[in-house]
Amino acid sequence: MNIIRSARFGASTLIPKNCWSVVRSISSTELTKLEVNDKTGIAVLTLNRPPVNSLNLELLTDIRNSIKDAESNKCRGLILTSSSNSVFSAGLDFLEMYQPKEERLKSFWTALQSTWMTLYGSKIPTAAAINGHAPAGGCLLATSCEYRVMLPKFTIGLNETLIGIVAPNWFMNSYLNVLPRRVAELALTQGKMFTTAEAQQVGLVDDVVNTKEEAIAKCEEFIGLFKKINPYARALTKQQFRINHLQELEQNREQDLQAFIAAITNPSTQAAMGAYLENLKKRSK
Ligand SMILES: CCCCC/C=C\C/C=C\CC/C=C/CC(=O)SCCNC(=O)CCNC(=O)[C@H](O)C(C)(C)COP(=O)(O)OP(=O)(O)OC[C@H]1O[C@@H](n2cnc3c(N)ncnc32)[C@H](O)[C@@H]1OP(=O)(O)O
Repeated sequence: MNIIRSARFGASTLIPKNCWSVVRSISSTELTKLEVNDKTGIAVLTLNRPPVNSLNLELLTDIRNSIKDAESNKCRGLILTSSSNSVFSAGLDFLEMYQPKEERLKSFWTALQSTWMTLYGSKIPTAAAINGHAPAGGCLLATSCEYRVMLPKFTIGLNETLIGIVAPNWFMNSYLNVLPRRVAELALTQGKMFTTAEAQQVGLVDDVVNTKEEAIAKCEEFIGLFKKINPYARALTKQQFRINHLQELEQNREQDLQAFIAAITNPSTQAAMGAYLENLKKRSK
């Protein structure tokens, strides 16, 4: 058995799963866990930032590092999922954007840009096992993957307009890569959160299953479709589909950062976000 070593983790840990496969931890932090199934070569990246996997600077950085680890370890595919039973990811951490410090705000947005480019442009097949709610940035992660399977009774969508903010172009492009233009425009302008059933109906998710295990199995099945396909040809084909969106952000990173800072620090945005956060806190009491 080949032992994969990770720059971030040192010697790999072996975790027997069943008699046919061995799950090996490639890298692990407090916020993420990256494990590869030795038999299939497919890696599972579990987001683990309780209570809701809100994406702060550290979690975004760990996600990006994990994707790179999966790629450098030559994994055959990558599945994103959550350690929570009810939330895939609550999107960007409001605490990074509400009453922010400028330097931290810049690092935060720059990390989000990098993470998105790494995931959206990844050479290996990517899939999301959406085992909980996936609003805004959570939906961005899922739609950046090539395949999505979701558990019933949760919600997913880009709800930015509900919070009084505007989804940047690249959020919209990830949506448009999955949804018909008319559906995407209507959903974005309304800040619509789709139920699992609605998401499947419009094509925002590809499949619906009842358990996380089934969701991972569906993702493995999807990634298995490429078993006999030359990985180089596959990666270049994927890249051709996505290159315009990736270049658009790459070439306008600084402008995008400045637009974000201007939008977020605008007093009316701060007031709207403050009210939204207050409401969230009240609801959770
Ligand atoms: C034309 C030019 C355009 C230029 C554009 C340029 C820039 C654009 C500017 C800005 C774009 C910024 C983009 C932002 C995208 C985002 O991702 S914003 C985040 C949106 N997320 C949400 O709206 C989700 C809010 N959360 C929920 O709805 C629920 O929490 C949940 C996910 C459905 C889970 O519900 P559940 O009941 O299980 O949990 P609670 O609600 O009780 O929450 C527990 C706990 O967690 C806190 N919390 C929830 N979400 C967040 C969050 N996103 N960030 C931080 N904290 C969060 C919640 O407040 C509770 O805290 P507690 O009360 O202290 O326990």
